[in-house]
Amino acid sequence: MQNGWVREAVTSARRVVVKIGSSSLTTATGGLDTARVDALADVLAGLCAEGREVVLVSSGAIAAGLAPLAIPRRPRDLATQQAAASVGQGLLIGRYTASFDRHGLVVGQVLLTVDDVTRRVHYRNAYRTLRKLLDMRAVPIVNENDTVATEEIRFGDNDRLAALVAALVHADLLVLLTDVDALYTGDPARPDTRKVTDVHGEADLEGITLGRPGKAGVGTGGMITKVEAARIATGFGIPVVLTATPLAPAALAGEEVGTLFHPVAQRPTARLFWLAHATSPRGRLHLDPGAVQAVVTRRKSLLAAGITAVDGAFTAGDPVDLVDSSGAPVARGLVNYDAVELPTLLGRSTVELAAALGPGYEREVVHRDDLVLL
Ligand SMILES: Nc1ncnc2c1ncn2[C@@H]1O[C@H](COP(=O)(O)OP(=O)(O)O)[C@@H](O)[C@H]1O
Ligand SMILES: N[C@@H](CCC(=O)OP(=O)(O)O)C(=O)O
Repeated sequence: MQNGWVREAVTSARRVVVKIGSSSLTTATGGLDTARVDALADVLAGLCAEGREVVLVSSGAIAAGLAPLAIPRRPRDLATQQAAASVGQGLLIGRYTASFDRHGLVVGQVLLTVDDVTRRVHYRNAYRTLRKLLDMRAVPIVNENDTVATEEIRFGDNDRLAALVAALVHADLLVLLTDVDALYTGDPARPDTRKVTDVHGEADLEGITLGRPGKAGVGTGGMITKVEAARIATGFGIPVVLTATPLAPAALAGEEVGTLFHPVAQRPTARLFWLAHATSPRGRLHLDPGAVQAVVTRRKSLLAAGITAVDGAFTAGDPVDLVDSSGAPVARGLVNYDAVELPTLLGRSTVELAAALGPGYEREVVHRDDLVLL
């Protein structure tokens, strides 16, 4: 794909999802940095004034809650993080409300869980709310609903959430704002690293060391989750710009600042791409070799006859991994049964099941249209 075309897509992007990390919103001593929130609001208000629609995905709830609760550093345990997020989220939105109000803009708080962006019915609801806010010229401010998320079902960082929100609202561009101006070939604190201006695909990421979160100690994912977010968004055909807040206007004006991740030319079916990248498996189905062959080579639906064991506490409609006899995942799919229903069905043919249990049990365990190979 030509650089010029993608730069043009960046400058003309109408709907933009902007993600900002905790490290860019807090002071060195902890607590919200009002000046930085104001600076971000100024940049985003500028985009709105150009006629662009902006969805902000903002981290910072946990970091903002630390000082009021006299917690000296970012806690590791989930319960304390959730308590901090509960205190901090209100402060964060309060600050945004005041900052955007300086530009006559109204903000709307949208707290999402993993389910809201991965389950079809839920993400339609989330889309409707976001769409409505944009129609009413409000700026949606999205964060993970930290207080109800559990350790297993949680993004933790907001980078991947932002990529999924970008896909959800059919954004033209995703902007990842952090405390470094671009992706570097290694930890930017080291002297021997170089700036990476363009990433066209996996080959451009070879040899790059993706390190831990920065010195502020309030971020979570570091560059690993940002690159993963860029992979998800570009896989949906959405270009991604990674840079620091002060450079955002220049980046959106088409200047060569930050790192531009180019969208992949060949777009996979959105729904299957979603299944492979956006979902976390809620369980595992162990397949016998015949079933692996049927699913992987012959692209057939998975039937109960080919399943030898089941792990996990999923319900019908959940994503599950299909694993071979060594435990390696070969595919992911949306399962048609609850975990508790499956043990009595295993190894039995659909004809036998329909005769014994009724016609409702004739259905596949995972339909081939709901399957993606890993
Ligand atoms: N290859 C790399 N290029 C750029 N930054 C990197 C790289 N590896 C690690 N980092 C670190 O990632 C940090 C940003 O991640 P993080 O602290 O999680 O930010 P945020 O709070 O914005 O999500 C940077 O401050 C930088 O120190
Ligand atoms: N939802 C959390 C996000 C946690 C976090 O630190 O994310 P990030 O700064 O994007 O790496 C919060 O608001 O604190």
